[in-house]
Amino acid sequence: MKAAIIGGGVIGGGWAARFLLNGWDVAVFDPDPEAARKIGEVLDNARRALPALYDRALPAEGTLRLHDSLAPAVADADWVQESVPERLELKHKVHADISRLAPAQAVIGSSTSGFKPSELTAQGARVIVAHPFNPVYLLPLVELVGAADHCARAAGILRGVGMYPLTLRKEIDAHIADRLLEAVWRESLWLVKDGIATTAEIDEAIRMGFGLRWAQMGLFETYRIAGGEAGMAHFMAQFGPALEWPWTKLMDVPEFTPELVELIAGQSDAQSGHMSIRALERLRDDNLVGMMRVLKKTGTGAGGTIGAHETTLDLPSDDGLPVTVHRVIPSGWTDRNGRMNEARYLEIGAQATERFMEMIGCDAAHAAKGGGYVTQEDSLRYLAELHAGETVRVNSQVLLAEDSETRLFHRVFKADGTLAATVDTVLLHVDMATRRGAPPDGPMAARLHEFARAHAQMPWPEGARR
Ligand SMILES: NC(=O)C1=CN([C@@H]2O[C@H](COP(=O)(O)OP(=O)(O)OC[C@H]3O[C@@H](n4cnc5c(N)ncnc54)[C@H](O)[C@@H]3O)[C@@H](O)[C@H]2O)C=CC1
Ligand SMILES: C[N+](C)(C)CC(=O)CC(=O)[O-]
Repeated sequence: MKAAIIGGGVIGGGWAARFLLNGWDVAVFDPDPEAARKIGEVLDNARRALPALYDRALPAEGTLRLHDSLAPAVADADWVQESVPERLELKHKVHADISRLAPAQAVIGSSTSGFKPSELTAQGARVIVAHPFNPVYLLPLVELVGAADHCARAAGILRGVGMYPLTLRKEIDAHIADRLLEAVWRESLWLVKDGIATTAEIDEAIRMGFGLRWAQMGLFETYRIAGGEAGMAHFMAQFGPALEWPWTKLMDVPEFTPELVELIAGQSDAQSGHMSIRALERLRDDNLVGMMRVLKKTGTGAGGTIGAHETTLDLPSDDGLPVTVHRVIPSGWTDRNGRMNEARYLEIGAQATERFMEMIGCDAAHAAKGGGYVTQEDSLRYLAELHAGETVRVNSQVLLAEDSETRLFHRVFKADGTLAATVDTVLLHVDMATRRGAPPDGPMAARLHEFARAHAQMPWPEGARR
């Protein structure tokens, strides 16, 4: 699959990274002589962040090509994404060219933050709004607006690269999310202009409180809880009158004077000027990855999207042994010397055990029936250093499956085939009601013994105790 990215700035660079890291080939056209450097820097950040969201490796990265005109970039493209500056006459010109040169069946999306599809297509272009959020390689949301069949095709493709398409029921200036952001932005400009708060104080007001809530429950679910046991109706009765009070200025926009720009930019420099934009991006990405990984555990919000995408990522196969882990080491897993922390070796072993259990059918349904495995012993050998960004693969051999006891031997390999660790795990199948050992039975036992019989033909692994 090929994506053509027209305009490779902040957003185009993010789109390029999103498609590339999901295995697509990417062609970029941007007349800026600095475009290759800028996209390279965005890609470096994306490579350390996006794979860290997943406990399975993403597909092998596609190829990136930069072109010096639009025609070769869009040739044979399955998706064309325009991300040129937010000026309608420029978008019209670029979309006239794209509509003429791109394949008829290609999805054509515009990253526009605010123009409606009817404005973009006014001169006959074939384009829908596909509005993403920065950083495009990490945040799942894409607002889709425009022709229903075009949006439906776009939605399927976006899900395939781990994104969350939200198709608008009707077009409106600035879609959904930017209308909300614009309201907060306007109020914030007033608060700074009127000397009520600094940029740093406003950021604290967001990130110490409601910003944390919004990532997991949004606005309406959060306020439903705020209504107490009586829920939303009570919340509205209590806070409805505030709509009449002078709580917002909204349509009353502060004049965009050079003084206001200087005031805001000066306070922003004082707040964050000690860090480069790229370093701020890395801090933002690490925090986003951490938060989204937590949300993945409960399947909430963006975590649900990532979890669903993860199940579509295939595990490779190994000669005769099941591959139980295939993943990239996240940057948060390393110590101050940049090596993977010792506890994470065990975590990889535990992930391998977990996956093996899923393979034999020891899953949530089995737990609901009162059965499950507990680990009795782990023997871990550290054989090679592992570093952030490396891909590891684990295969698992059944050494024993007798009565209630099962023994698994996990080999952790680096991408070049070097053995990095082995984890020898002894497990006991228990009846959760009695908390005592109880042999597995039924189809689960059959699958386990099938593995055990096949693996018994293989050599005893070096390093495994007899
Ligand atoms: N920056 C943001 O937070 C977000 C921006 N957007 C939207 O994405 C679009 C792009 O915005 P940014 O990436 O922020 O702007 P940007 O200024 O970072 O990048 C725009 C790029 O387009 C290139 N360009 C200019 N004319 C071109 C042409 N004729 N053909 C190809 N490339 C051309 C420029 O050289 C530049 O690299 C806008 O429509 C904006 O509203 C959407 C979501 C978030
Ligand atoms: C400020 N902005 C209008 C360009 C913001 C967006 O369009 C989305 C985002 O990433 O915040």
